[in-house]
Amino acid sequence: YESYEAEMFNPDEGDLNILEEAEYEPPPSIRLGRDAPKPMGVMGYYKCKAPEGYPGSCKPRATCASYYSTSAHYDYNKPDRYKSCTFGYGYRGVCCPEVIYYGKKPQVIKVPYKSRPGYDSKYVEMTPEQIHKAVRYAEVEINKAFKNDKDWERGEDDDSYWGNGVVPEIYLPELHKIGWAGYFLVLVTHYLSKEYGYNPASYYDGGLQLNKYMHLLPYDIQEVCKGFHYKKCLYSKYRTIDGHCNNLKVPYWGQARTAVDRLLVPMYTDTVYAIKRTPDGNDLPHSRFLRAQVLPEKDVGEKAVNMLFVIMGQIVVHDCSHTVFYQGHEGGFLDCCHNYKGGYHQALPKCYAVALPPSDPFYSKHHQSCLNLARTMVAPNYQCTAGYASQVNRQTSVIDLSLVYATNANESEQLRTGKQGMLKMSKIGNEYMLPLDKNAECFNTSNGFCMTSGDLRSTIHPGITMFQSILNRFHNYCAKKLNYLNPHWDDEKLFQECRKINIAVFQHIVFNEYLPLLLGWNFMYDHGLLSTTKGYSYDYDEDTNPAILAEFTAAAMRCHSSVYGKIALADEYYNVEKIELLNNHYNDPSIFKNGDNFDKLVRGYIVTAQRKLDPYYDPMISLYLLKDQRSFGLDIGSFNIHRGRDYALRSYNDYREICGLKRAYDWKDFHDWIDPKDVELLKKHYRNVDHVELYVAGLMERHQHDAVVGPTWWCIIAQQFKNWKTGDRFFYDLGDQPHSFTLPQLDQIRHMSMAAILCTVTHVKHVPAFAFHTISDGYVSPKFSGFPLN
Ligand code: HEM
Repeated sequence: YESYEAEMFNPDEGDLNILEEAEYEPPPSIRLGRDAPKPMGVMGYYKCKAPEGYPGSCKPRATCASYYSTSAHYDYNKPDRYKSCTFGYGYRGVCCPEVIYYGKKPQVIKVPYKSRPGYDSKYVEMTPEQIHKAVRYAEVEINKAFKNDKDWERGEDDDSYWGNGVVPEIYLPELHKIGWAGYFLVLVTHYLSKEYGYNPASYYDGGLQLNKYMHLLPYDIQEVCKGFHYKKCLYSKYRTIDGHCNNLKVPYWGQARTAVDRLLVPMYTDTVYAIKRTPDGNDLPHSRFLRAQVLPEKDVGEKAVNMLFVIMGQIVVHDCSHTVFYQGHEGGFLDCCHNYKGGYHQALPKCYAVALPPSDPFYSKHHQSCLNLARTMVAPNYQCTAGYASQVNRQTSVIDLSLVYATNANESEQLRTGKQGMLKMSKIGNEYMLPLDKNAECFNTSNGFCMTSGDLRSTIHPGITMFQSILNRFHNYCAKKLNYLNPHWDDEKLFQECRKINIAVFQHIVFNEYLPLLLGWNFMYDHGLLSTTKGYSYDYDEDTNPAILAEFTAAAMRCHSSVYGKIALADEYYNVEKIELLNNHYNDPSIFKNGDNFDKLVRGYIVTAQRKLDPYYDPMISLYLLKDQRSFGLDIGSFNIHRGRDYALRSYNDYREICGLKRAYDWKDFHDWIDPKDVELLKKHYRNVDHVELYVAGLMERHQHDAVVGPTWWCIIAQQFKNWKTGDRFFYDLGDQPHSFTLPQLDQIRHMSMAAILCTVTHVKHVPAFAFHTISDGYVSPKFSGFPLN
């Protein structure tokens, strides 16, 4: 190898300093503590010394997004951070830090379960007679809770449906059964704990596994419990559609329609399922009041990343998490505001409506006293164990594009053409979009112009519809190419191969471009979260459950305050032609009726900066969320606070502790990461440092260097992605698996980027190499005018 390194990128000079290979020795601090790295290089690329002393190889800039796209490493105003070099036949590239598998890296959260706050899994033995009594109790109570909701059930055309669960969950019979069984076990546990002192948290250590007392359970519950256990995993090169058998030891880990996992034992008031209150049994601050006072509307821009980055985050969420909200017994919507008088006690056990105070600065003007919200449906945990309630996730929890391909065979079939491996799409003007389906979920204003996909939320706003169409297009692009190269392959083979490639490219973009911007490259490097740039990774761990974490989905990953409320349509020079208000485009994809708008939106999302992920919202999402023909909307902030209580997440202080921050005993102890003025606000609303909620304080934390989130969210989000990387047997850069890509195939996947996808499947001619980064002046075109953010 020849090795080159240039001090800084200067297009006019570009003289290169030769670095002797023998001289290179990475500083000890970046040896990851365990195995000393060997000198490296990638076939065809020259070795070089990357910034901060990392060993690297010289590559095209676009393939090194993981490092150079992060704000700390890619700053045109600080060119000394930018290491240029040449590769191939003299092309100019960047010195890209090499990531090679060095062995398993530490967990992000290092505190063992048994030392975590709230852990007490003392097991109290139950006799078959006691279990029998609890089952009898549950049989009576479940009918009261589940069937007694006729007065609250509404049809789709009823006004009250709006806001309740956002989209109809479409009560799949399977989901209905799971919800029924989940609630049944909650009732059994409640009885055992109240009458005989059973500890629901002993679920952590095995607890009372009711599948061992199957004969005592009603038939429909037995059916669900058996469903988890009698799955045989057949050898397959491809993922199953519902995600089962990803883990061969525990086949239901990561499977669709199973329970979420948790970092900490929940704080349900009754230890089983009752909505959380303060540890001393009092009400927590009023959600909407708290939201309006502590997390108000205000404009705060963010320099580093753009709105395409925000949409990407939402796409990852929609791929891995869709917790289901209760519906009525007959499958109608619940009107949880009906007969709700305000306060802790709800009109129905399935409900969690948000009361609006009469003094509300916004809703009082619209004469509203309640926002409709149902509780999240609970699922039985895997051994059908008597334990605290765990919410059900409709999606497969690993990153596998289930939002594109759906999570059950029937739905998946519906999305396919049945020919040449292709997915159905509609052609609108010159643009291929998600397939039109007038029965999909949209507001009436769309007049039946609605689209479908593997996820029910695909038209929630235009950014999601656009991104999902791009994912479908890439699948079909792949199918056409592979069909040409392998004319003997049938529909199924083409479909599965392209599904596999599409997922791999998506995972690559998530770990290579999205996550380094969210969490920071160095942090990812230290925790083994970066995907390898050479060779395979071998860090699959069959003891890691990739299930969605309650703390991730109900708090840390709810990046709603970063959503900007204006949508830009930009011309080919990235000049903003038109600005649309987000609130006019919820659940109505009519903006795509004009085919030209597709590319304009792609550029618009690139050119618009995200808002800072902080305690301030854009009113388009906080007051006008999912606005339909009314003059006001819902409030995502109040819902998020409410959801944290629905899931009974533990206090912010408890999560600080497991994330390695100092536990606060006094308000001043929060000053390490939260501004004193924000701490004062918390003090005004919460009576005790231990009452402060994860969602509220997490938003207030100053951001970690190199990241766009504060340390507590950083740690929860990173742990989730770590579980997704090491707990997914099909992770794209994993070696030694029967389905692993070959190394040349893997290198092709590594060449892909968000920009490459956009160039391949849209008509946009110029895309910044780092598509999630905000555009620096003059980068795209001299005519670039940017998008005004205050
Ligand atoms: C315009 C953009 C967005 C809209 C309209 C929107 C809307 C919603 C709504 C209505 C919910 C249900 C709230 C509840 O009742 O609990 C939700 C859940 C959620 N949102 Fe968003 N959201 C947006 C963007 C984002 C972004 C950018 C992220 C993260 C990057 C995000 C992450 C989540 C998560 C993690 C959940 C919980 C999902 C689940 O239950 O499984 N959202 N969103």
